[in-house]
Amino acid sequence: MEKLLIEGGHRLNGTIQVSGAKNSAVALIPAAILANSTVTIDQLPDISDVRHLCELLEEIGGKVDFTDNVLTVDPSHMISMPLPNGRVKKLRASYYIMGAMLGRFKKAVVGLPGGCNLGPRPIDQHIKGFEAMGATVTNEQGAIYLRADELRGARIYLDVVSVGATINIMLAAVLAKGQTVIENAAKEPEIIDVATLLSSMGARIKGAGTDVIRIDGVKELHGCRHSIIPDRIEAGTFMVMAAAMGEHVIVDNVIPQHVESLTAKLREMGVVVNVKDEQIEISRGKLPLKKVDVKTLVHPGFPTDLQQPLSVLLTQAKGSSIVTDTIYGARFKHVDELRRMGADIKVESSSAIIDGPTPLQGAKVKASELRAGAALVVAGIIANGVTEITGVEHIYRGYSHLVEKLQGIGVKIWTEDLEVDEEENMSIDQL
Ligand SMILES: CC(=O)N[C@H]1[C@@H](OP(=O)(O)OP(=O)(O)OC[C@H]2O[C@@H](n3ccc(=O)[nH]c3=O)[C@H](O)[C@@H]2O)O[C@H](CO)[C@@H](O)[C@@H]1O
Ligand SMILES: C=C(OP(=O)(O)O)C(=O)O
Repeated sequence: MEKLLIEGGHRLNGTIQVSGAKNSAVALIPAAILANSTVTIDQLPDISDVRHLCELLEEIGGKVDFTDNVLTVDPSHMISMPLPNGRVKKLRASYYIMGAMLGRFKKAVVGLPGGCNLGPRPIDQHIKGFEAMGATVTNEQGAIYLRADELRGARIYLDVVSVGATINIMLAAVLAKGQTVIENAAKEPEIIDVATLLSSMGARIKGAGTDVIRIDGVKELHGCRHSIIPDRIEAGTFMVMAAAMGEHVIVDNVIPQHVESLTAKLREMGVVVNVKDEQIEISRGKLPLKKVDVKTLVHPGFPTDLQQPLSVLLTQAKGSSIVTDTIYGARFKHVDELRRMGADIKVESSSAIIDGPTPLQGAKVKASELRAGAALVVAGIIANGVTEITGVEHIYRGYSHLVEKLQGIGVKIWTEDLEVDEEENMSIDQL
């Protein structure tokens, strides 16, 4: 196990490359279960969530190769093997194996997923969708058992707008008999990406990216080649770093429309943001940063996954900023660690009140989940002195080659092995 060390306070310059989107990748890979021949996905990020899903597909008999960011999956010999424990708990998106297996085999046993601990993360809307299509779903000792004699299209209104439920229902519906309509569907770009892959496999899907998606079931899906969209959350994290310390940073391989809500907030703060076709250029500017209020919302609103990194930048803005998370009201695990570094932040209900500007000091801190970890990296880049971050396995779930990428724009970042007592602390935390 290793830790990250960052010597902060250095200005950043250069170009940083964005990888393929984690939240697309983790749905595209299970979608391959539905094909009858090889699916190839280009530009997948080299992150632990992707590697765990590849291993899960191998467990059920898939022939999988992941080399140089290209994944090939031959699903022809897969079987509906139960996956009650183990790797399914290492990531959130293992829940997509439920929809894909149910679609192909009409049965599945999959353990309840893991992923970031952001407070309660129910999957009742996924289950409601599967049941509406004729599946029987039971929860037995932490594993979900799904079975259907036949999956039939249904009209499903989501009570909460859910990315996971929208995609999972699409996965189950593409091979179902008849038409499925998902109302109040989520509209995130990753949903369009998954619909694009499924359509290339022969599925009939209309309306992905709007709040009503119509899926006409087909008898069979075939293999195809697909190129994933860039990761808007990774891009946004780099934009925040550049806004904090950038002289002239180019974030490359971005779909600018996907990060519009962040671009708008950075401009409001006084950051210079220049949007090109596939790149975003950022400089900190000479004037002090201005405070802004932020409320996370479903897409195209401000994404919850960027709330924590942006909060760190707000510690450097003049005045009192309020960040409210309407998606995950308890997503503030980064705050205690930021306080150790000198930040002035109070949490009240589902809001963080951030007073600035405050100088940040390097400290020993721990990442408790993925974006809390990303926030600490942003803090380390700003802080005076050296910041040591443990819990890096959370960060590696979503950021590929982070150290090399950040070194490329001038961040003084490196890894060291954990010392024995740090290893012991980490293992106690995992009990
Ligand atoms: C792998 C993946 O893509 N993860 C993303 C996905 O998570 P995930 O798909 O888990 O998040 P959802 O969009 O489903 O959750 C949105 C809200 O709906 C609630 N809810 C969700 C499902 C359900 O059945 N019942 C229910 O009440 C959740 O608790 C949450 O408050 O979208 C989140 C919201 O943009 C992001 O933070 C995650 O990065
Ligand atoms: C919450 C996140 O991931 P997951 O849903 O995979 O836990 C995230 O990507 O910020």
